[in-house]
Amino acid sequence: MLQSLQGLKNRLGSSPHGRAQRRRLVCRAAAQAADSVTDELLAVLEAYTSLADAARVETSLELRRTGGALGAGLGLATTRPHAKNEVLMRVPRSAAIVLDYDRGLSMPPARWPRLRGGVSSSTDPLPWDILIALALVDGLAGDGGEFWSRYCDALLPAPERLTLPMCWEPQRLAHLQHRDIAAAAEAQQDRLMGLFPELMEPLAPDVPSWIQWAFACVRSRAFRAGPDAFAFVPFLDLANHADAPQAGPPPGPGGGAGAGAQAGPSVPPANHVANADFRASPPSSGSGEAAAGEYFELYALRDIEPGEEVTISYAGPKGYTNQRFMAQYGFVPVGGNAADRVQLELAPELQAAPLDLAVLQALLGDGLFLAALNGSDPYLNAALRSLPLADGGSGGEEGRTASAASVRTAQALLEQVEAQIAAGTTTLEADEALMGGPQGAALAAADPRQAAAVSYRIERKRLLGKAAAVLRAYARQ
Ligand SMILES: C[S@@+](CC[C@H](N)C(=O)[O-])C[C@H]1O[C@@H](n2cnc3c(N)ncnc32)[C@H](O)[C@@H]1O
Repeated sequence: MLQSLQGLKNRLGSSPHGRAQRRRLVCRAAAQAADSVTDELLAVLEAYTSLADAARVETSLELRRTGGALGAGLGLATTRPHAKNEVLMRVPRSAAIVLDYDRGLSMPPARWPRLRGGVSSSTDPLPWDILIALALVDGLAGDGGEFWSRYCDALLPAPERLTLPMCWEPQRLAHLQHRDIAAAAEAQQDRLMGLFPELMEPLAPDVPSWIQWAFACVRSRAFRAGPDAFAFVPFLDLANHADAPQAGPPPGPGGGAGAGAQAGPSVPPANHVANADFRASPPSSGSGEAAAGEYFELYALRDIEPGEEVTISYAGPKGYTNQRFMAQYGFVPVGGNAADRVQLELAPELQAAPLDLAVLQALLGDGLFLAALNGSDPYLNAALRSLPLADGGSGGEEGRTASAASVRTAQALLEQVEAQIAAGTTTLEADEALMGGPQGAALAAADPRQAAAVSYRIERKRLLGKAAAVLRAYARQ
């Protein structure tokens, strides 16, 4: 069914785009030299323009490199003002790889041997994300037509820059300093090895295999395109993430253990809030020749100024934990994530004796408590939502005392949090020094995987630290 990796490598080696890909792999040091980075960026920008033309994409958005210590790589930006609800980009469905369980498979005409083989020959049906990953391997190998060959080569990330842990070897996974996320990544690798041993050969030491590359691209760039449909839509996959706009003011913590279920995420600054979303358009909403078809559209959620980055929310209003962000997208929101959680084992006796919210309010003081409620301290917000809490109902008046049982709960949870902190092999301060200032930006540019791992553990340590401080104060009651 699937061609051997050697066959695939041969094909990659024989195509000009494959050669470009391989050159990126083997000449990493050279590629980091300023002029070759500029050349590479220019080639990427040229590919964006010419491929968008070839695919009859309607857009005035430009592709640009995003900045900052945790630069998101490439991203889309406006070149003129846009009004709320205006379509920012319209990609014909015919250019995308769409797996619709009602309407069938649709992709540009080409052989797509691995995708077709995956659809037809498996005894157990393969899930959509694996099938689309096979399509990307086809695309890269030149078996999905010229457009997808160039798109995979020029506009998808190179394997050695992928920051999803499922693409990392054990030594790199150890840098996350979190056993659970490393174990989940290894489980993912085992699954791929079980399905496609011939595609799992690493491309070089410390570089993932083609199927890891393809699957990571699907996980981080494909999306649900209907009730039972999934799509890899070129160009739309270039939109970066920002928090979902909130419909109203966020509710505060409270409501006992698992209060996260009702949690409203924190209020991020306006520039960290998504200004766009995507949708599958009804037929005939395009203009001109393109009107005959169906589209995937990116549209504005608010008025957007020229030069603003166009972002969508990957996580929706409820948000994702940092573990999920990292596993699925290879980054974590920097500066706190109210939807993150400390992993705690809540034995029945701990659930039966939750922490008293009013006591916590008195311990924290009104200022900090408000910061947790309104999300201006997302770490504190997330820490509180991770704890079993009960609203005693009498407010945070001075002198309220905690029950002995709830103090025992705090002590037991504190032990768990301290054990997680102790499992870290570097200090928060040392990690922050690595990522601070221009040094952090340089690390992100030179070694995005290391920067992503350090950011993950910084955010986790900050949250654990906040949870420990709260529990310590409570346990002293
Ligand atoms: C859908 S792609 C977006 C385009 C991508 N930035 C690129 O260079 O091709 C998703 C990937 O972009 C990066 N990304 C998106 N939003 C980000 C953010 N807010 N912070 C850091 N990285 C982000 C992550 O690497 C993620 O896996």
